[in-house]
Amino acid sequence: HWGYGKEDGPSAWHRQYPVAKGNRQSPIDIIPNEARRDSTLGPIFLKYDQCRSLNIANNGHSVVVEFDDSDDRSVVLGGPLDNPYRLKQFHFHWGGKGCEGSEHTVAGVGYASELHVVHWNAVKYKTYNDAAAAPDGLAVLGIFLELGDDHRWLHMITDALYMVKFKGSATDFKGFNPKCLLPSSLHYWTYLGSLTTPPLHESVTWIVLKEPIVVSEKQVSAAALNIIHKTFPTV
Ligand SMILES: CC(=O)NCCCCOc1ccc(NC(=O)Nc2ccc(S(N)(=O)=O)cc2)cc1
Ligand SMILES: [Zn+2]
Repeated sequence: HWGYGKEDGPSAWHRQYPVAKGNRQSPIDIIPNEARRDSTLGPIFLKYDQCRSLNIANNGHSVVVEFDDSDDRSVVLGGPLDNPYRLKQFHFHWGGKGCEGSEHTVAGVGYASELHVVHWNAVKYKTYNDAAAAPDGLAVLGIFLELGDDHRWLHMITDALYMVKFKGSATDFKGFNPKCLLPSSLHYWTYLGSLTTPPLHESVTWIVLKEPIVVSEKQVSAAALNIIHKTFPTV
């Protein structure tokens, strides 16, 4: 199986997932000075008020919060998107103790962590799996986490980590609205890319927010990270 070790890490993924050598692979280094301003792009809108979170799970690579995506109750629209994309799940890419966990970088600079909010094009595709394999199938919102003061809502996630210590475990996680994890500005960079981990499908319209959210070292603390590390020896 794939991981982040020497033998099973990103440089080896191409053996089982040849698309790793594709021409729209993510993550990338975003260079603001080279980013083109596209005047045809409007703002993005996040309609999460009716969202229904279901559970929080440990899939062996990250901790994922899944949503009820059986209707268009929660969607992202606008920006580069031609139609609404349905909220499916969100997850984090944590760092190790003190090392940068973000996947995207900005002018070569990494962040402590990165939150991905995954949405799929339910207008054009019948299932998430079909959308995840289509060039316009997914829209993932990327939000950087930088270290500073406590984030007033992140504790709801990190407190739940103890319930999903082991790979394959899941627990109920109702009533969580990802709106509380957004920064104040929705200004963004956007590009056509891919899933950042296997199966690496080139199906993602990336929308990376310029403004990071602030979380404390304690919150992404040794405890949380140990949980992640202890159960994900490959991270
Ligand atoms: C049409 C077709 O082929 N159908 C039969 C496919 C069956 C299985 O389909 C699938 C479809 C998708 C997956 N996994 C993911 O979506 N993972 C994922 C990885 C990285 C991110 S990130 N970090 O946000 O970029 C987000 C999601 C697994 C099986
Ligand atoms: Zn991700």
